[in-house]
Amino acid sequence: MIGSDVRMENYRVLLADRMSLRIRPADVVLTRNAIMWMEVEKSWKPSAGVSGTACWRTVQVCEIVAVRRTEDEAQENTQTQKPNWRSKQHLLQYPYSFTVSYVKRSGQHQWRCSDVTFYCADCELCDLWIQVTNEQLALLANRPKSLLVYINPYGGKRQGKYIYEQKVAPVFRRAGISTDVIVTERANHARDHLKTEANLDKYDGVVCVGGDGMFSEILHGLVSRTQSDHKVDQDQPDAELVPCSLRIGIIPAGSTDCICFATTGTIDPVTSALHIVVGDSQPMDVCSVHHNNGFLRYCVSMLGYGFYGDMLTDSETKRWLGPARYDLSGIKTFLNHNYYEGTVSFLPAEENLGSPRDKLLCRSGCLVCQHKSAIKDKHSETSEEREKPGSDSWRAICGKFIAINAANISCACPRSPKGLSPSAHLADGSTDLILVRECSRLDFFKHLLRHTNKEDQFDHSFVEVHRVRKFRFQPNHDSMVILEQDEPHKEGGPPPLYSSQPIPQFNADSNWNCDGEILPHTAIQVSVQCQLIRLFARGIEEQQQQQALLEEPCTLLAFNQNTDY
Ligand SMILES: CCCCCCCCCCCCC/C=C/[C@@H](O)[C@H](CO)NC(=O)CCCCCCCCCCCCCCC
Ligand SMILES: Nc1ncnc2c1ncn2[C@@H]1O[C@H](COP(=O)(O)OP(=O)(O)OP(=O)(O)O)[C@@H](O)[C@H]1O
Ligand SMILES: [Ca+2]
Repeated sequence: MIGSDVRMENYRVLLADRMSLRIRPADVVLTRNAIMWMEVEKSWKPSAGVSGTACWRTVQVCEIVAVRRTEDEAQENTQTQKPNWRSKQHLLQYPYSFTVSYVKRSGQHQWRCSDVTFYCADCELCDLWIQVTNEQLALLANRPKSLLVYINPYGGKRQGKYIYEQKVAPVFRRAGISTDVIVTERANHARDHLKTEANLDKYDGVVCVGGDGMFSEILHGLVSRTQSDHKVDQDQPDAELVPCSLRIGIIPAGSTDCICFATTGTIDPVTSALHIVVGDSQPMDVCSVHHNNGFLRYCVSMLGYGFYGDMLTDSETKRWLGPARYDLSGIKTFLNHNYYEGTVSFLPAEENLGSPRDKLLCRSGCLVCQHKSAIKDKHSETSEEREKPGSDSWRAICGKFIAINAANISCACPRSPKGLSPSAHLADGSTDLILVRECSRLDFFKHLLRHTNKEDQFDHSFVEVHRVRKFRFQPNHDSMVILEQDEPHKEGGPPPLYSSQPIPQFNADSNWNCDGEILPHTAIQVSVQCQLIRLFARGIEEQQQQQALLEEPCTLLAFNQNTDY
């Protein structure tokens, strides 16, 4: 029975009805890929009274969280829920039980951990089911067993610790995942620990509890550590970076949580925990940002100059306001209506990557990203030549801009459900460069409004968008005046990347907002590093994909009220 093609079937196992604790016989089948059992869906019609439809429920083995003995739980339930006499009799007759915890989709991309309990009369049979199901789970090699978790207690609404302890840790415990948890004590604690101290051999992944800023710390720690372990010099803009072997999980507890939203379709800690448990893997592009051939930062979501740079600079003085700081600073920045002069030059992406204006959304199993993954290693000398700045392939645009945004992913988030560039891809090796030229306040308002609705945000004469592999920005410095700068940056020393000093205020330059952090330079070179990292995620599931997996039951037989089951 337990051969290579595992199939346990035709056992009449009792199924507990969680609400009424009525117990009824049910067929349960375990195959190599799925566990299936028959359930009864009840309905009531005035003409026919209560009727029921028996149907098969199916859970893929890869979406089972855990399986365990449940006698104790069942006894507790019996005491608290006062079962009817028939249930009591059944429990005496079928005292052995096991519970399967599994992923249940509850709409809007949210996942929940649901339980189903099976009862039987035979202790050995019960143990056999647990053993075989566990053997099936053990074959799933991509599931993490040990995780390093960093919690930012001050991100978003300061709920990080509570969210982890109450909602996430119980799911990890149930799945038998061991964790080492570090609550950060200062900004960059997680980054520095990952970069130099952490013994990463012990872990199958790193989890951050916080917002995009906290994710950025983990990203910098892991990518820098990987490069230094492989002796790759990050300061070289053309260096071939080594992809990180550990996956990153994001438990959303920040203000924007755009990376979590754009990779799972929701910002829900339990959903994220379950994506980690089942061992999902989503490759992601990372932009490397340099200034004068010196490394500045990595970016995964948005690089924004002008509107989003000014908004962020202003919001940093209002951190105490929590997520609302962005709205207040957004309105203030909108009213200021500044524009900035400069030259943007860029290397367009290959045509087969589509265009930011097509309607091909990046969804779970995206073919564009998969194709990129397949051809990633075939980088030829001719393409290297083509990529050098100054070659014919590069284009330059000079002008006055209200905003220059590079959306590496859609940047969808609750504030903007489709994001800044709805068709951007997570792992195609390109970023969508959106140039918003000088325009009236009303026109800019119309453009911003389109971040929040279904209209084409690029369908304005003052907006243009390009899918690019690299770009550079050079501000027009002629009219630059520095209003305030505490300490000039010392030549030869490291740039003040994570400075706690006040950000210099220019009246002719904006700042770059890089995943929610302010860059210390305005002239930058950006290069997309294709699929440099992997997240515990699978991309946003299509509505149809979700529907198919919402355990759509298939009807087998119908019964009426009097049927004894
Ligand atoms: C007319 C309504 C316009 C609403 C426009 C909403 C646009 C929302 C676009 C969100 C794009 C998120 C991109 C991701 C950026 C993250 O890497 C970064 C780090 O977390 N977050 C931010 O920079 C934080 C970004 C937060 C942006 C909030 C901007 C709010 C703007 C409000 C402007 C109102 C004008 C109304 C005038 C009467
Ligand atoms: N213990 C700590 N004390 C102070 N700052 C911290 C600590 N741990 C992390 N940080 C910093 O807090 C900043 C913000 O954190 P986080 O991203 O979690 O929340 P957020 O800014 O509210 O959300 P979002 O980035 O989604 O807008 C990060 O840049 C991170 O470096
Ligand atoms: Ca991309």
